[in-house]
Amino acid sequence: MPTIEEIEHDLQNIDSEIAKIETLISKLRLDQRDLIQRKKTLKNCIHKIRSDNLAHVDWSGTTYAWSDEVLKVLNDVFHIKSFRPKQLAAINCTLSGQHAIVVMPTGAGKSLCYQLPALVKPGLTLVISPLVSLMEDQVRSLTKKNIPAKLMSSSSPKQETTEILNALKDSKTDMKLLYVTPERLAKSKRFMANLQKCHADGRLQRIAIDEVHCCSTWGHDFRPDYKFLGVLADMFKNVPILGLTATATTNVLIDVQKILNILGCLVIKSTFNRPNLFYKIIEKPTSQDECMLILEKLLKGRYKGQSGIIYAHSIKDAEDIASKLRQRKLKVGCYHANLDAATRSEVHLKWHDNRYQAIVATVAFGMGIDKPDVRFVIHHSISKSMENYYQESGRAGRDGLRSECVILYRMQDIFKVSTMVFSATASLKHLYGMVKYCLNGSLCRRLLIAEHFDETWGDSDCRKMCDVCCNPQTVVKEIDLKPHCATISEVAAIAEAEDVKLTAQKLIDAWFLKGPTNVRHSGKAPSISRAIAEDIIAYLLVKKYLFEEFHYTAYSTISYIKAGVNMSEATDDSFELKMPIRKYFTFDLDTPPDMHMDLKDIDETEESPSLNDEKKETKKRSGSGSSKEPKTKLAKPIVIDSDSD
Ligand SMILES: Nc1ncnc2c1ncn2[C@@H]1O[C@H](COP(=O)(O)OP(=O)(O)OP(=O)(O)O)[C@@H](O)[C@H]1O
Repeated sequence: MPTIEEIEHDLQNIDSEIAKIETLISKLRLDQRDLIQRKKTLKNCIHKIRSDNLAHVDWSGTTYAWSDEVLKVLNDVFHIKSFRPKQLAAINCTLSGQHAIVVMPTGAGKSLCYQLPALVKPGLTLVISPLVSLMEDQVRSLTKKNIPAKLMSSSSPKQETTEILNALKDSKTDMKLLYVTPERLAKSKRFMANLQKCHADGRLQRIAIDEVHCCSTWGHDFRPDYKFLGVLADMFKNVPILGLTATATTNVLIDVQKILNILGCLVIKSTFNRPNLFYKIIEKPTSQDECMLILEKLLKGRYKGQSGIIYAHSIKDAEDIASKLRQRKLKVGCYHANLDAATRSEVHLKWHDNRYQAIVATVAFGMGIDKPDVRFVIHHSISKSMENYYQESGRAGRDGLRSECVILYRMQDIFKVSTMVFSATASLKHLYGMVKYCLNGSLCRRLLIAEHFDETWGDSDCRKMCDVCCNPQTVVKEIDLKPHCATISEVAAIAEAEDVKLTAQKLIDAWFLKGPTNVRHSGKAPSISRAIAEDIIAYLLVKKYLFEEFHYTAYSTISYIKAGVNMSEATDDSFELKMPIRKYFTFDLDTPPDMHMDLKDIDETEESPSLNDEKKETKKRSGSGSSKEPKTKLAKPIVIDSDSD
């Protein structure tokens, strides 16, 4: 019989063996994770090489078998003289039978990329689009050009639906384009059966998927029914799929290709620079009245007689702002998701017809806005992400004339948005991208937008069309954050010990030795303005020296600020952190700027003034574009109907 000591010794040996095995297992797990990651990277590499190989082909040539017909249809049917950047490449690629995703900014002319090919080859083009109103507009405009196009949604009259379903099986039908919602595809077996028949007869020419980013949960408009579209590539072999979107982030584009089963397809992307948009940040006052005064001055002064959109954070904010602007005798409509469809259409129409100068809206006012002369988009509160901001502000200046995109920014608004979005994946990262853009006072705003879209634009691409480039600073003032980080982390530690939760405002109070005494620090109050202190807190959040912790109450969610992962470095002697001080550039609220911009120096030959052609684009990107300040001419005001409410 072994002694207890011997057994204990054995047990110790076994424990040490187990520990060794556990170390081995965790190492193997790490190796496994690395291998899985490598496998994923290599697979993506294959898709990228495929995509790059396709990208090396000169798709914008005019020597394809169909090239003459393409030009004829462009001139005779669409009455358009020349292509905009990347349109011809997209058309040639899809006519060659390749799957492709076309990424172009809003208003750049994506629709032509599938509407024109539809008329060049026999057969039907199926267009999947998320919005019925958008499809109605398109079908109306195609019908005006005598192009046989139909649309089918869940609210289409029964007889019309039957006629369309029959046309799918009819080899003699003249229908060239059929617009459907993704819901219709996902839910109607009869539709899918007839579409299969159309395909089996060799008459399904192409599938175009508009707003294709809706497939991806990473996109800003995810629609569950778009997931169903993954079956199309397999079900309709040899039918080219053409996805179209204005969302260019790499994650979304890869995700979309995966979902549609077209990984490695050609991605045709035109530049996202909108040269006619002027970007500006205005410091948002803390008082609501002062804020309304800014809006009033802008609408009665700078944007007098011009049409625009004011985006608000919530339905309540939109209603409030609209009502206060009306009290100030301004003609504005209010638009949000709680209004019934008829009211929404009416508001949209009144704005479209210039009976309202501006529409005060939540982000529900989104896709399908096709007003060309939107001269200003004001964000009363920041957007959820740069992506959202680009889309929302991009509704300005679709006609290519100078238009302004203004954000009223203050720190407090960060938490209005963060408490609303924090539960979604990567939402805070996206929000902080937006905050970074607002805090910036030294870099061209276009540089930050370009960074977001993985593009590189030079100074010449801005041409003084942002507040920073209009007021170039030779020396950018910086503030040393080392002492401030020490104080802020002391306050955070005291609060932790006292079990007190700090909102950003409370944290600033304690830092300035105001508010409750039990969370104040032992040093002096900082000798900086409260506005700079707010910028510092926002900056530290973006840089992960602070983080937000969210707590639910019965009525709302509250964001509390705590020391973040990077704050521990702040006590190191070698620690250095400097923040460029934001300069608030003056902005004339009362006087109209020259809202029309002559783009001659970018584009001398283009029929439409809004975008230049592919050759011009290459010239501009290679650095030979002009960097002169844009020439301007006087704006033509809209006439706001004084009788409408
Ligand atoms: N090559 C061109 N020359 C002149 N006008 C064009 C050209 N291509 C398209 N257009 C016009 O540009 C306008 C915008 O086109 P379209 O609606 O297709 O844009 P989009 O990229 O789909 O925008 P959104 O993302 O907002 O839907 C339309 O009026 C269209 O007729």
